[in-house]
Amino acid sequence: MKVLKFGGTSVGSVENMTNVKNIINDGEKKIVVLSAMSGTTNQLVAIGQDIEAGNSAAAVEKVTTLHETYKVTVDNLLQNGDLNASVKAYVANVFSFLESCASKTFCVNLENQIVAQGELLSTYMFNAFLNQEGVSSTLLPALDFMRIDENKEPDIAYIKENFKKVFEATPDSEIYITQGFICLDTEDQISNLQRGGSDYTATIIGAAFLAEEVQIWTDIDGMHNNDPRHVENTHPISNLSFDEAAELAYFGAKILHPQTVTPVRADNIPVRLKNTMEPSAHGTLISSVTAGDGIKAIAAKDGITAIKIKSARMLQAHGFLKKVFEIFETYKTSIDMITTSEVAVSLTIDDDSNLEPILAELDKIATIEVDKNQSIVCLVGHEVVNHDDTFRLFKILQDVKIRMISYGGSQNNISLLIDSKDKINTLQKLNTYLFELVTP
Ligand SMILES: Nc1ncnc2c1ncn2[C@@H]1O[C@H](COP(=O)(O)OP(=O)(O)O)[C@@H](O)[C@H]1O
Ligand SMILES: N[C@@H](CC(=O)OP(=O)(O)O)C(=O)O
Repeated sequence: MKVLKFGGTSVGSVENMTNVKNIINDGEKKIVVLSAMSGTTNQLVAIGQDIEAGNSAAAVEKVTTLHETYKVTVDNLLQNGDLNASVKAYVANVFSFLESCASKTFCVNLENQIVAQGELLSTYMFNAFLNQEGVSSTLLPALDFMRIDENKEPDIAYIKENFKKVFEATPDSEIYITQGFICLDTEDQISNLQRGGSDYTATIIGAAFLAEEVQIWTDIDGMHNNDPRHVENTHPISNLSFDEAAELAYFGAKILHPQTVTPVRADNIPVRLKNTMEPSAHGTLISSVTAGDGIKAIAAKDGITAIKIKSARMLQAHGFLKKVFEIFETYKTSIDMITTSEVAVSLTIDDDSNLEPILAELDKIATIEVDKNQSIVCLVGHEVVNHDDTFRLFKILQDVKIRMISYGGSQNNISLLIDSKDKINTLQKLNTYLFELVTP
């Protein structure tokens, strides 16, 4: 059995929901994971922000506007009178809950309940649509089986056991619809797998019952060799290894949640990226097979903070780096890139929520310089470090100021740290030097 995940755009309009219905209605039993309709999660996050800022009038206004768009969608989607009425009643219930949130005190639990409504809405509506179209489907509530542990990692044993229970309770269905992104935490409160987390839901479920394949259906024909939002002349990559896909996802290729391949790689479950609007396109197959050496793709991750730690104590001394790493460990902050010289070490973090106490500790042992608004540009491909054409990368030095380079840490990844304002220019130049010019 396969797991098919459809993202926000794929369920973002009646036309696209019809495409999804046609893709899944092939007589095979399958699990279908849905995201919220595109734009909804952003609106729900904005409603939470209004509540946090104490602006309940603005929150109510956003709730009302969003409700209006849902009423129109339900009318366009469901012509069957009974289904239309029952779905409208469900939708009205969700929006009256959201309105009631506007006058509550903000807390993370409240925010999580608010953002969870997007997936609850899309799955309820889509399941009713399938029923209207005569397709046999069952809604499996993700909150009955999807749970994260105290480290916010999926609780695989719990998920396996509970997924089996809910799945086996309705053995005769052909299509099982469930919500991506949302889950419970250890206190049984609603939580989520972070933005873009529906991809992760799909591979967690795929791993839970050893699916034959996980398919991620989106609005583009697979993983491209560069960010198509910023660079012209990108092209889809037909095959990626788990390692290559994991690096690209972690370093910012938005098409995949950073953790997408983690649950499935050990069991060698392939992940196929497909285009809902063009189902016949090959897309990208992510598997244990490595196809070819050299640079395959470039991705960029924003919101990086660089910290330079300079100390004469480093000179011919040992143990300094240990002290530095312990400080980051204490504040549960992971380090992405690192470069060293005899008297200084530069490193990057993508989570600066504990930056102040980290800097206060570092300040006791060294002189510190901090640069915010940095981006990591990451070049990925099997044996990229050893490939003959990789030298072309260094032509970039004539165009952009590079703050750090990580080369050789892994055979499959070269990372550059640049100021975020140079990101688009860097991605474009790298595209030209690495993929477009035949001779350097
Ligand atoms: N390297 C890349 N390859 C393909 N798409 C990319 C890449 N980098 C960024 N994207 C963007 O990712 C988008 C798809 O991801 P996302 O918006 O999360 O889709 P969905 O809503 O279907 O989950 C594409 O429309 C594209 O603009
Ligand atoms: N709706 C969530 C989860 C998700 O995965 O969305 P999408 O598949 O549209 O990226 C979000 O917007 O983050």
